Amino acid sequence: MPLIAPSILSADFAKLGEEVRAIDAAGADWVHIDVMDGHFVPNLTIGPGVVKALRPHSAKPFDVHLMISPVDLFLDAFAEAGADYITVHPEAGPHLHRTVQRVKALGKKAGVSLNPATPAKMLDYVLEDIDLVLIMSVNPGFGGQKFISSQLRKIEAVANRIAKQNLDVLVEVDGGIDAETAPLAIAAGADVLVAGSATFRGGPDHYAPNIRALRGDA
Ligand SMILES: O=C(CO)[C@H](O)[C@H](O)COP(=O)(O)O
Ligand SMILES: [Fe+2]
Repeated sequence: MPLIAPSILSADFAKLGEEVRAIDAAGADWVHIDVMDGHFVPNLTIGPGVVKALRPHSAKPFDVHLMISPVDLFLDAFAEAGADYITVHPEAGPHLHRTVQRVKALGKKAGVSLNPATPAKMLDYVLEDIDLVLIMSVNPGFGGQKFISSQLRKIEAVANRIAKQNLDVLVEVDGGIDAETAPLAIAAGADVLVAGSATFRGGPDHYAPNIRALRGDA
């Protein structure tokens, strides 16, 4: 059974605390928080202050996806704000290994995210040191985009490699996940599914059935 991590990018930003409590009550496993800087990606979202303000609203893991560069400047702030997983892109700093070490030193789970055109090879010398690989199935920056099916091969390759090396690393897939694409990502080896628009569509009464549909038990 996959874990479901709703992306609050599709929540009502005027009532984020309420939205986090609603997805928690609706059965979300994690809370996915997309942090964008208008530089690494062409959009701006939220910073560590908002993560800190949301922390009391749920005890579920906060899965913080950093789409900011240079990323190293903000690792401590997101750790202090209450992130559980901190995920970075290899292109967001000069020394990926050092960044991962810093996240671990802060006592947090470390993730590395691969953009659609970024090869799985980027994981070669960090896979043993991380807790999560986040495979982007859209180009980062916006919710509501179409799933890029070429990423299924990457999900499969990364999942197989993790199994072969017997590593304790989760495979998370992010972008364009809905009731139709979720089974494809799961079949390819995804452990965690991020879903923004497919979770929040229809309003609060629909969050629980939407999450069940993503799990395949609607
Ligand atoms: O990282 C992201 C975008 O950069 C989001 O997590 C992702 O797009 C989720 O939105 P949706 O499920 O609507 O595609
Ligand atoms: Fe994300």
